[in-house]
Amino acid sequence: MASKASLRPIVISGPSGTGKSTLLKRLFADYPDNFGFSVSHTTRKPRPGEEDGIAYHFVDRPAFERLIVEDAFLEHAEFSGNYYGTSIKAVEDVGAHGKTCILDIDMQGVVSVKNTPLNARFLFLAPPSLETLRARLEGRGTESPESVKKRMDQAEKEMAFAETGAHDKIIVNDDLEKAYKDLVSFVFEEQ
Ligand SMILES: Nc1ncnc2c1ncn2[C@@H]1O[C@H](COP(=O)(O)OP(=O)(O)OP(=O)(O)O)[C@@H](O)[C@H]1O
Repeated sequence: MASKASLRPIVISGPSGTGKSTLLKRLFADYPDNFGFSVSHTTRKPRPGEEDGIAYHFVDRPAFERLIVEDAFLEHAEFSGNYYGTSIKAVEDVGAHGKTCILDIDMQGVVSVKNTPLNARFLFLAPPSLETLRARLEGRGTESPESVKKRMDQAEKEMAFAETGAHDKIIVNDDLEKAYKDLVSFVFEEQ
């Protein structure tokens, strides 16, 4: 196994419930020095113990809105009255610290990363079938029936998007060990 991961950011996408968090958790545990997540911006107030620049970049609304106007964000959204966003610079900073930035984002995020100079590599994690995906979402025990339905509808769109060839690699997460092995090969692959 090569010891040095490429410093090009890696975008991992795929339907909710395909296993992205499961696989990434294992990757970060096995290779803690090689990979990092970007630090997001937020307008919510820090909770006790949350350090600026580590948990989040904490900014006020005018500052966040200025960054929106400057096109600084790959993606941003408002949840319960607060803005959250991932800036291009936050992704570059991970690389500047010698780690490969991993972005776990949806298809809109994939499109927006493609429109930046980040020169990312794109991985799509697919479920073996939509039936299996539904079973995993239900089995995870975190989703209401409405939420499962919403995620399944979105999953069909994500799968159709993957068929357009937008990604460098598609891994089917059927057998977890096999999918993990494929993930490790992809992330350490020479460019
Ligand atoms: N290969 C696999 N075989 C069986 N079950 C799996 C496999 N991979 C993941 N799972 C299970 O499927 C469920 C969904 O996985 P996970 O939460 O990692 O998905 P996710 O893609 O990160 O979803 P989200 O985008 O909603 O965060 C979890 O309960 C996980 O344990």
